[in-house]
Amino acid sequence: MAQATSTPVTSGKEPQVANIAVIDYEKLLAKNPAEVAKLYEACAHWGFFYLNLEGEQTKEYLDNVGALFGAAKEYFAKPLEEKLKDTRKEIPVYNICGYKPMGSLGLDEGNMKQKRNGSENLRVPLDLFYNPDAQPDLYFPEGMKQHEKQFTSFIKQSRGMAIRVLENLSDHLGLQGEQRFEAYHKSDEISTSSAVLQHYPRTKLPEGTSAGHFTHTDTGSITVLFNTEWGLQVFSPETEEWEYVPPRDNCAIINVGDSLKFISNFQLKSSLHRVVPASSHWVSESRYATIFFLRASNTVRFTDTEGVNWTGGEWLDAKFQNYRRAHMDQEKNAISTGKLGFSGLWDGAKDAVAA
Ligand SMILES: O=C(O)CCC(=O)C(=O)O
Ligand SMILES: [Fe+2]
Repeated sequence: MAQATSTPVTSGKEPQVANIAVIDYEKLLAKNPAEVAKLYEACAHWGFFYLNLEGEQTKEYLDNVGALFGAAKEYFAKPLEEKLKDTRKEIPVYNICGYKPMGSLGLDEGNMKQKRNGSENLRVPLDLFYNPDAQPDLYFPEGMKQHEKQFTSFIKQSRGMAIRVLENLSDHLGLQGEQRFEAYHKSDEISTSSAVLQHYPRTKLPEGTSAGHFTHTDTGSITVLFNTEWGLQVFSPETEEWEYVPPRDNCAIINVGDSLKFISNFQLKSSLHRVVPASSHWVSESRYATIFFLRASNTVRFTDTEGVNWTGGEWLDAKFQNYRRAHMDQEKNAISTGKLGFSGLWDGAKDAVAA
């Protein structure tokens, strides 16, 4: 492994922070009309918001998220050979199951020109708990076995939270029966929903790798995200500039993904985002993210930005395959970023001046 090629960029000027809403989860549970309207506005405009989880009901959940950050720290500190035992590249469930290395071993392009992705991650699919018999290939990663209970509880509770968000959006739009958003995400239907622990080293990356995460819109419907440091940027629908979404105490960062954008006939936004090492607020050697992706059932059908019709399962495959293509080839379609001809690469030198 080569030594660090990237160092964090610091400057005296405060970086731009995205002006996204803070939505109160207890008020959503109570179906407070003003809060539900605020939720809809946030999803229709930014596709990103903070979900405030302060309160007795969610205390245990937040403690469990904290425990998973501890588990991530332990797991990713293991030698690469050890972690690779949790990788089964040869089977299709590789996309949602097990360990994914970074750099050239990890397949994905990065957030800079001709660089590979700078995060390693560990994935656990929801169907391991909801539909295990239908997919015998799924497995819980051996190296994370001692934290299986925490994972299970994170997946089940995050799913519940994401479904509550969908229910409130459906109510706001007056959707009925099978048209309601939650009907596209039934727990007994197979999907690629999964939990992911991400690790982003700031330095000492493999050669040809850029720190952070490539520019993308999320594949699924609702993402429930927690992270430990600044680095996440969203492409502002107001200014068309990259703005930071910093972590916020006791809050999840929630964003709308592609399948919900498509299912909602483009009323809801799947915002473009990436992770970059530019902010002086990313200070530790390692940044972590604990994430749950709620994705539409594999058989659900929808039409993308370019008018192509997909099933939920096909869309994930197309998207993940596209991330592996050279940036100039990714720009030939709108699959990765939702924008034809735009891969939203980070230009470290330019952004250092602007930050
Ligand atoms: O690490 C983060 O803050 C965001 C990660 C992300 O966007 C993803 O894994 O889809
Ligand atoms: Fe994402």
